[in-house]
Amino acid sequence: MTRLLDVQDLRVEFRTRDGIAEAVGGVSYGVDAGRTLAVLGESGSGKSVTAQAIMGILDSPPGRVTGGRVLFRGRDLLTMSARERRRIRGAAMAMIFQDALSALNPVLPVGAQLAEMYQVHRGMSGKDARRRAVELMDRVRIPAAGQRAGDYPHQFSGGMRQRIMIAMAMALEPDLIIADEPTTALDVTVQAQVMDLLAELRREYAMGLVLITHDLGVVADVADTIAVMYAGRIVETAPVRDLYRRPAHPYTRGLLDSVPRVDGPGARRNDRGEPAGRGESAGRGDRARRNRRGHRGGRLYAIKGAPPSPLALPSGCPFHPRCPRAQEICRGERPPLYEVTAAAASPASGGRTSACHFWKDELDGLDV
Ligand SMILES: Nc1ncnc2c1ncn2[C@@H]1O[C@H](COP(=O)(O)OP(=O)(O)OP(=O)(O)O)[C@@H](O)[C@H]1O
Repeated sequence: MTRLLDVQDLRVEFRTRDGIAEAVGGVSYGVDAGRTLAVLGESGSGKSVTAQAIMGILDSPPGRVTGGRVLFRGRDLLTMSARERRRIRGAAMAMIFQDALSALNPVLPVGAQLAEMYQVHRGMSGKDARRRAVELMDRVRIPAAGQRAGDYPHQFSGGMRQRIMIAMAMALEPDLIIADEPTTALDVTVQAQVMDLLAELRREYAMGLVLITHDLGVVADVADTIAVMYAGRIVETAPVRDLYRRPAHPYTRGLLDSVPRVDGPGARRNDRGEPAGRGESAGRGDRARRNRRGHRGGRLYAIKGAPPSPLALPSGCPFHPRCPRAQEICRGERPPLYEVTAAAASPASGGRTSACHFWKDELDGLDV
């Protein structure tokens, strides 16, 4: 079956005053219709740049795609004409950004912005387009949508604005939505509502969803598979439950251990052996509680050090300077993406992979 989105060995670099920054160093991931892929990683790991390259909105120059393929329904977006690509981007793919206030036009009422989508792309009359805009606002649960269509973006709360962004992205019923940190700027209760709305629309319209986030707490309930990024590369991909239960990369374990949990402040690093709560899908309330708990400040594990600069990536495995498991081979040899489980065993995710020389030890929870 042809995948909806199939990114293969994508490479992006930036020419900067200090040299060439390898922001994306060979990323492969994909998503099928009706499924959600969460792309997880710390700030600067290349999540957004990968998304921008997929959407064709890379800041270029200084950015440049230097290799790879971005297959959308089997066709490579990187080699098609600019016109064709724009057409696909307008109707079949849409993106939701973190900051709705700067993504929306500040001087146009939101109803008019939505209506414009229908007029420009569907050739609707002004009256029909305005009616559809209100229907859509209602669909994303903006209270009193008919009255609020005349309001400007700054007149809405952060959560409501993000719903309008979702409505903009949904207007043309795209096959694929890429949401880049859609809830980061919102408080936790509103975060959960917006995530639930996205998940509901994804199901209803059988869209593929790529959800970019640095927050493991928000993905457990909505994602089918997770791709973990570090220093411009994928370090692990897995179905969400498998990854929560038994990570196959020390970086993923570090991320999991730094998430506050319902049954205590995050698991300590050497807390091996299936701690309760991990891997179990938490409900909305649990998620909010978990996050609040973290803010109150139990002792949570934090991965030591900071991610490397893309201008000066470490030799071998880019994670080795921060990795508790690192050995000589990690300093000298960059690990390939090992196949942890073949695609046949896990067809929805395209298999499990890990870019760690010691993925078996990690998977088995062996002590360092
Ligand atoms: N316009 C640019 N010029 C130079 N470097 C850039 C530019 N845009 C991004 N980069 C670099 O590319 C790397 C990846 O950035 P990216 O924004 O994709 O990270 P991210 O994982 O999405 O993090 P965040 O969550 O903070 O957005 C970073 O090191 C960043 O400094």
